[in-house]
Amino acid sequence: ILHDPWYNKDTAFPLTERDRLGLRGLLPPRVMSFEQQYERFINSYHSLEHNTQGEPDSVVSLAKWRILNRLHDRNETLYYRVLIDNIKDFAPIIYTPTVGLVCENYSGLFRRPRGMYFSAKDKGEMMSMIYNWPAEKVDMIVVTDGSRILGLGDLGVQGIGIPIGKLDVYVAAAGINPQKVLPIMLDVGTNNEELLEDKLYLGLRQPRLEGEEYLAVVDEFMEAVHARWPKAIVQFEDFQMKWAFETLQRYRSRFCMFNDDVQGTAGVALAGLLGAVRAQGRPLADFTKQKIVVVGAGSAGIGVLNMAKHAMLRMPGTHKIGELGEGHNQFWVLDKDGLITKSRKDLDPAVARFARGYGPEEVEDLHEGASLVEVVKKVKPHVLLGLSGVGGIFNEEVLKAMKESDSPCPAIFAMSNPTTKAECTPEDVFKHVGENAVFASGSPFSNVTLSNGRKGYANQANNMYLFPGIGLGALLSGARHISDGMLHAAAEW
Ligand SMILES: NC(=O)C1=CN([C@@H]2O[C@H](COP(=O)(O)OP(=O)(O)OC[C@H]3O[C@@H](n4cnc5c(N)ncnc54)[C@H](O)[C@@H]3O)[C@@H](O)[C@H]2O)C=CC1
Ligand SMILES: CC(=O)C(=O)O
Ligand SMILES: [Mg+2]
Repeated sequence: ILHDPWYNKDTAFPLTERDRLGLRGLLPPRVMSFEQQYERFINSYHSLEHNTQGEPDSVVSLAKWRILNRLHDRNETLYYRVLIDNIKDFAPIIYTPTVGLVCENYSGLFRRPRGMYFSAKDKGEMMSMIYNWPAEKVDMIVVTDGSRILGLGDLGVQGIGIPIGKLDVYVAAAGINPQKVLPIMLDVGTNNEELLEDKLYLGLRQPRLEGEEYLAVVDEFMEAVHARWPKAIVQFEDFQMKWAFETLQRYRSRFCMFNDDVQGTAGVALAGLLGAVRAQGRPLADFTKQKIVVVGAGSAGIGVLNMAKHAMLRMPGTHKIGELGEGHNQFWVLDKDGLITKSRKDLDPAVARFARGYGPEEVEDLHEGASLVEVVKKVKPHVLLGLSGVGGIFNEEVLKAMKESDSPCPAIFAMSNPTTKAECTPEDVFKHVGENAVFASGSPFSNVTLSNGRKGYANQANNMYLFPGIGLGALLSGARHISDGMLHAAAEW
């Protein structure tokens, strides 16, 4: 019991329990209260902060993650209490940005396993393996294949840090029972050469499975989960784009599942886009007139575009769906090759819906592959939204061009994670776009003091503000499926 973080109370076991559980003599004699344990931990945390002053940020963050992780491994009740009470301070440690650093260094940091690992070598075994998990009941699962961890690329098995961090947020923010959550890594190999050559790498040292072989592993995993816990909600997280969309289509009508990067991000971004309309003092129905430049046409960018387009079609004043028509395109989408137009070769159908036509109805004189700065200068968008995974891509020139936006409060959403991948910083935005700008980022930044002494808000636009509610809502309502309507409702309310 002393070594089981679910049940361990450390020095807080009262004498009666020490006797009943055969623990007498296994602990120092003084019985401490939970509050005293809490205080002891917080004091240690503050001493660590004091002792690491002046050290590089990465060293300090990893030290903070280690002290929290050790508590997680020792005493979950205390861990979640400190997390819930201090979520604002600890979210950047257990979640983005530090979780990114943890994933990058996971094989070296590994001490104890957490969650489950299903690998390509476990084919045919998963139905029995799922019963190795000690909890009788599981409500919430977060699964990754490690193929696109934040904006850090393919981190293979090391991506397990993400499901762990996401489920910590479920417990802290939505009150999900920590004994009923399960982080899962599907290790189908990695294409990250550095990891394949790393002797300490803890995952399969083979290239990623592709095609039917890949899907066979995910199918078997989903069947196994469903067989043991038919009502568990499965959140797909940080799958590379092609598998994010394919698995969502494949499983969404059979299982209670959603893809957080595609759907959760879209819900949070839509909430921000609607907020940006309000910030301009305009009625929400004017959302249909907003010009929105989206940089990044991956799983997250396309998810946002789909939901934003659907929201425009449903806006009050747009009396029936379809009134605005498929041709109504308020979006300019760029990927690594610049502006996407209909003349782009081999365009993914999911992206093609948003490609600019540049027929007679389009006024700005832009061409296929136009650069971001050209697009911003010509379009004068109300919103510039980044989901590119490219740090600093909203450079000074781009931000200065946003000054000419048609909005009195141009909105800049630098949503890529972790911090190093953010498209820009709030300082850059308030300096180059103006102090009337609205800023939000995927990873947390500090507020900025503006020239008039007022606060320039560094808001956070991260799916962490949405997925805990979706999971909790689906759980409490006993929903069999997670519909787009639920995500819309979460964004709009
Ligand atoms: N704030 C939030 O809640 C969320 C943030 N994200 C972040 O969004 C980023 C992208 O995620 P995914 O869409 O899943 O990745 P992805 O790999 O599917 O897509 C990335 C997209 O960015 C484009 N891109 C790459 N370089 C570019 C450049 N120089 N200029 C313009 N576009 C460029 C690619 O062509 C691709 O379309 C990641 O950094 C991730 O952390 C993702 C989900 C949620
Ligand atoms: C926040 C998140 O889900 C991501 O960056 O992938
Ligand atoms: Mg994600």
